[in-house]
Amino acid sequence: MKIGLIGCGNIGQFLLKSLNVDGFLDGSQIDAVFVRNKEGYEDLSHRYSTSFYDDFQTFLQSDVDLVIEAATVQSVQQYAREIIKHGKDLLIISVGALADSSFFDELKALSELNGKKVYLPSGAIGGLDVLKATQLTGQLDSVTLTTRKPAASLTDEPVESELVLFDGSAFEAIRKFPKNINVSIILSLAGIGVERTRVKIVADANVNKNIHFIEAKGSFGKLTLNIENNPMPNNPKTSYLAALSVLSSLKDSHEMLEIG
Ligand SMILES: NC(=O)C1=CN([C@@H]2O[C@H](COP(=O)(O)OP(=O)(O)OC[C@H]3O[C@@H](n4cnc5c(N)ncnc54)[C@H](OP(=O)(O)O)[C@@H]3O)[C@@H](O)[C@H]2O)C=CC1
Ligand SMILES: O=C([O-])CC(=O)C(=O)O
Repeated sequence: MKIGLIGCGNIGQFLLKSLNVDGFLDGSQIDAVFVRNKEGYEDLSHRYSTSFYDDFQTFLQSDVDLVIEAATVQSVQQYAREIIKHGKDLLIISVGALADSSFFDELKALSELNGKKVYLPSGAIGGLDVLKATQLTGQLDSVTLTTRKPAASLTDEPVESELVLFDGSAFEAIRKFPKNINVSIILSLAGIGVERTRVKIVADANVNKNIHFIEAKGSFGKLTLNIENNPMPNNPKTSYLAALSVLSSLKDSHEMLEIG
C-alpha cells in the first residue's frame, strides 16, 4: 500500500521511521508527505526515501491509496473532504475535528458515496470497545474523562501543585484545547456523544506522564480505566501510545481476522 502523510512532526516522523525504515507493515510505506513549507525537509526526504510537497493539489495527485493525517484539527477540517473525493482512504489522528456533528456526518456520507474508508484510531486511550458495545443498545448512562498532564503542556501560567483548567463537555474541551484533548472526542464518538461526555483537564506540576482516567456507567455495570502514558520525546503533550495506535489501525486495516 502507498501511503501519504499530512504533517511531519512528532507522530509523522515516528510513522516515517516505523514504516519506511523499520518495515512495520510489509509492502507499505509513506511515499508522499504534505507539509506547509517543504524547505528544510531535504534531510528527512533523503533519510526516509520519500517525497515532500507543499502544494496540496500536487500531493493529492501523487499515487497514494491512503492518507494519514498527523497534523492538526484544523488541517482535518481543511483537507479531509478532498482526500476522500480523490478516492483515497483516510486515517485521522486529530479526531477533535469530528466534534462538529455536521462535519462528521458529511465525512461519513462522502466516504460511503466514494467507497472509501475513514479510520479513527483509539489514540492515547483505551476502553472504546466497551463503550461501543454498550452504547449500541442504549445501555450507557454516563462517561467521564479526567485528563492530567504536566502543567507546562497545558498552560504558561505557573502552577504550584495542580490546577483544574477545564470542567465541562467534550465539545467545549476540544474547542479550548485542540492540541491536548482529542482523546475526549474519540471517547464521545464511541460512547454517548460530545455534549454528554464530561471532561476535566488538570495541569499538574508533579506528573511527567499524560494520565487519562475514564469512568463509564450503564446497565452493563461500571468501567474504570486509568492510563498513564509516557510522552513522546519531541512533543510531551502527545503520548507515545497515540503514535502506536496509528500503527495498530494500519495493521488492522490489512487483517481478515479482527480482534476486539
Ligand atoms: N487522538 C489522540 O489521542 C491524539 C491526537 N493527537 C493529535 O495528533 C496531531 C499530531 O500530533 P504531533 O505529531 O504530536 O504534533 P506536532 O506538533 O509534533 O506535529 C504536527 C505537525 O503538523 C504540521 N502542520 C500543522 N498544520 C499543518 C497543515 N495545515 N498542513 C500540514 N502540516 C501541518 C506542523 O508543522 P509546521 O507547523 O511546520 O507546518 C507539525 O510539524 C495533533 O493534532 C495532536 O493534537 C496527539 C496525541 C493524541
Ligand atoms: O496524547 C495524549 O495523551 C492526549 C492528547 O494529546 C490528545 O488527545 O490530543
